[in-house]
Amino acid sequence: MANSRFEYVKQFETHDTLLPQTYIVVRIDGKKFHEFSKFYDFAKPNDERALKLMNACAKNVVLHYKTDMIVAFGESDEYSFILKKDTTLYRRRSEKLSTLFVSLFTSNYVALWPKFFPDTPLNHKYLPFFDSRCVVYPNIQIIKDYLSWRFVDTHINNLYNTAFWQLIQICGLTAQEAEKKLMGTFSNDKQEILFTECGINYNNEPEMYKKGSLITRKGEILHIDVIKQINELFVGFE
Ligand SMILES: Nc1nc2c(ncn2[C@@H]2O[C@H](COP(=O)(O)OP(=O)(O)OP(=O)(O)O)[C@@H](O)[C@H]2O)c(=O)[nH]1
Ligand SMILES: [Mg+2]
Repeated sequence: MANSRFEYVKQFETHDTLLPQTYIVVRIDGKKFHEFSKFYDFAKPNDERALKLMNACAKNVVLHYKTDMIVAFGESDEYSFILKKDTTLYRRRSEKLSTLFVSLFTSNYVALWPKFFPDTPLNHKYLPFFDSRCVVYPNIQIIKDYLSWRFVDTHINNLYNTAFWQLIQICGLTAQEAEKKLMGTFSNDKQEILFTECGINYNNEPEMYKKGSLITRKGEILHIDVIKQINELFVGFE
């Protein structure tokens, strides 16, 4: 590019390079998916088509960046991509990583939508968009705890949402009544309420709903107990 007297403006650009030798997580999250899921009439609390669409998009992101990836994990409208600590992808520039991951994910979401929602075209007034951030974690224990945190969050949210919606859909409670019934309950209580009041054994709920989705760098989509397998998942990446 020819030099011009305007070129000095480049000095105002800053680059945020992430710390070397730290695990990078790129986490994306659907913007206003509460509204988005209502507009497209997602099943409550889990819409199998929507979750499988998220998984398909994430799988394509994982495969695109497989040499830099350890594993990805997703639930609801979010996905976390965990990169190797020695990755030099985009010279570890935070903005590059976060914008490229989220735009690749979003373009996949739009492109693959008709495959998962063949009878519901996307409406230009309600298009999917996602936020994204990069966070670095300094050691193997903390990155394992990060993944465990997302896994436990999946379990807690799903148990609550399943109990809440079944009390409404099966027992005919109002949202307020369901909320009151679940207030202050522990995990066991919720499972008991689901069993005795709704006739549902939580253990028999689909694995994808209970455990979230984990994608290996080879692109396999698994629904496993992340906490039990946390050490195996990071073998070779310490
Ligand atoms: N019915 C239904 N809703 C879902 C499903 N997956 C995600 N959602 C919706 O997406 C929301 C995701 O939570 P948040 O990310 O906290 O909510 P949000 O509306 O996206 O808000 P922001 O991320 O802050 O923009 C849930 O609260 C649900 O309303 C699904 O499978 N079925
Ligand atoms: Mg969201």
